[in-house]
Amino acid sequence: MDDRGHDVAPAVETTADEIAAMEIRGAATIADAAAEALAIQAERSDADRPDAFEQQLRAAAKTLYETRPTAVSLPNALRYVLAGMDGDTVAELRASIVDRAAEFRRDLDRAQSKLGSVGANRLRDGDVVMTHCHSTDALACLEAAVEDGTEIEAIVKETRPRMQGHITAGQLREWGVPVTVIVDGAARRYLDRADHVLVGADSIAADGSVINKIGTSGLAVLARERGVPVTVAAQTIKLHPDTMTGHTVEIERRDEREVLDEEARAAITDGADGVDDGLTAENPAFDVTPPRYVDAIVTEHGQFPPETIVTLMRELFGETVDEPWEL
Ligand SMILES: O=C(COP(=O)(O)O)[C@H](O)[C@H](O)COP(=O)(O)O
Repeated sequence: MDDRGHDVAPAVETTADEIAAMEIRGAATIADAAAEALAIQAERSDADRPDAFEQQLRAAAKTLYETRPTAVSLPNALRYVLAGMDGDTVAELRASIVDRAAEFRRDLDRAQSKLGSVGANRLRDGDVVMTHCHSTDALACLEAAVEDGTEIEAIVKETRPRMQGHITAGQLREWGVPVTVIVDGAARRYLDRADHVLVGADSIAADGSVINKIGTSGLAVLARERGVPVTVAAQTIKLHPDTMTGHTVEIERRDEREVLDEEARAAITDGADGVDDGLTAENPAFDVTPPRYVDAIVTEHGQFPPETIVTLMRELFGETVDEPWEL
């Protein structure tokens, strides 16, 4: 039950909790889980009238939407699935949502593998690629390169505070790619050995700015200084339609304990049990990389200089501004 009394399936609440707690994380994976959750809501709905069914679906979408604010793939997924809700009876509405969610998830997979082949074309034998965080879109490019027989190596930034670099390292090792893990602060030193920086995106704004894990913008500036090209791998589900009308992208601020846990706080305050009003930590989860530091955005429709991405955005989204549950 949401706070307006609509029945939201417990499985939807669980997915929402898992997204908020980052057990489900990464923009594409979040979108996939949200579409699946809407299908589950449709399947399990006990609504006996079409209007009650529709209200439940919108309430479920809102519950999912309110989990994390930065990855636009989440509202884009919800909007896409809800836009397919069609029919005069509960049975018809249910079938339309289940089909639309399945179609969305299939397309997401296809887009990622298409994008992978486009990105792999940027890589040559012997190339060393520096990564930040864990992006399934970026990894799709590396996987396609490995499948093509291209010999690559990776320098993987560990990505404080949640260490998603370890997930990236694990995946690359599974594919046999030699990996060197570095602390985030070592990026500049290791850029001397890198031929590419390859990252994903949570959102891409109409001006070509890339919103991705905190640390991406600093890495991109350093890469420009070192003459290393920066590639952003991002399916078009990462394009943020609201930025076409001047909206900015909200940057999630997470719990300061991810940066400074109780133990570290107690050590700093030396026995004062961590209580010290003058000691704070800040934990923005994402940052904005201006388009001038990005060489190419690789999508399932090909690669684009960041400044031209708005054309693709208009083509795909028109002038979408409604919230997903207001459709
Ligand atoms: O910044 C992150 C993940 O942040 P978090 O771990 O906080 O969710 C990833 O680079 C993008 O979401 C793209 O991922 P993908 O390419 O898999 O969509």
